Amino acid sequence: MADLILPAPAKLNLFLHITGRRDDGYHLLQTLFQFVDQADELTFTTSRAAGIDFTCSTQALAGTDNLVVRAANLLRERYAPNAGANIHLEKRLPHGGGLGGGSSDAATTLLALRQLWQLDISDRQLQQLGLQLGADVPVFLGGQAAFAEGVGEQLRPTRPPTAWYLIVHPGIAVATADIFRHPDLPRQHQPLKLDDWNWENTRNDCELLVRRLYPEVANALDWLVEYAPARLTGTGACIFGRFSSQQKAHAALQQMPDRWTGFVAQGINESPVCQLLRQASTVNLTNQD
Ligand SMILES: C[C@@](CO)(OP(=O)(O)O)[C@H](O)COP(=O)(O)OP(=O)(O)OC[C@H]1O[C@@H](n2ccc(N)nc2=O)[C@H](O)[C@@H]1O
Ligand SMILES: Nc1ncnc2c1ncn2[C@@H]1O[C@H](COP(=O)(O)OP(=O)(O)O)[C@@H](O)[C@H]1O
Repeated sequence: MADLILPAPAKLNLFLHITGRRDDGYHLLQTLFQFVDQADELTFTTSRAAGIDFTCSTQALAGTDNLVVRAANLLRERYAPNAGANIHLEKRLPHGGGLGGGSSDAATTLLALRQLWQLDISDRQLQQLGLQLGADVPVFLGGQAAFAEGVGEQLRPTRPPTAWYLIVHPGIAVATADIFRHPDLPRQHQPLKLDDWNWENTRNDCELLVRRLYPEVANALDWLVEYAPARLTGTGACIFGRFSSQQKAHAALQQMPDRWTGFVAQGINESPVCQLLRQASTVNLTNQD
């Protein structure tokens, strides 16, 4: 029987400004992360045999380079060399689209295995491990919508409006590394006083370049903006429109051209993962009484 079944929610970058570049080539960002109520699902079962046995509903992601396996092995190497687990990933989010699904899967894995393997590791230590896997992992570990600076690791929780979103995948993949290394990417956005952010005084600094390099993203944005304020998330290729109600978002989805895929989701300011883990630990403690 499974020990734990947990979601791994998607994120949106409600805005994304590039304010500079570090000596190692990584870019300094100011961004606002909000989660949405659509998620992958992970099932964890501890095993007596040391090591990770991993399965995934999407065959292309079933290898050992999956961020789930990398997260689990990083935790084992550092803190629990003899521990073992069977993990299944039910992949529901589009991958490689700026929704952070892989980072979220990694964060859920670190949180779940810390609890199941009863490891005495602080949140801070877990954050440091997470950052080695990807710049988006820390916000998923923290579990709260947040402004992020640095490369995404300096987090300040905040509570942006929980709008409804129509998230559209224009059916092509954008390579994050290609965007960040492109000479035409703007890199000198004046730092914003984060509390002063609103939709109008922010943007996604990758958007103009991604529009130019990937015309289908431009087509999708030009279509969506007829229904709602719309923007790229991360480096794309997904875009999102911001709606005042679920009905309006669904009405736009009905009109979406067939060649794209889309779904409606609500913004949430707390990831469900931490709360579910607390509940699971209470149940376990009660069962041990
Ligand atoms: C842009 C953001 C915004 O949330 O989201 P996504 O589009 O990936 O969701 C993230 O910062 C993505 O961070 P992360 O997920 O770690 O990026 P990766 O795919 O590992 O990075 C690929 C490459 O992009 C460059 N890169 C990435 C992040 C960053 N702040 N500066 C960079 O220069 C690096 O060259 C890196 O090797
Ligand atoms: N569990 C995973 N889910 C999705 N992608 C993964 C996963 N593990 C590794 N990857 C790789 O990471 C890349 C980025 O995935 P994802 O986090 O979904 O997108 P993004 O970083 O654009 O938000 C994918 O193209 C895929 O090759």
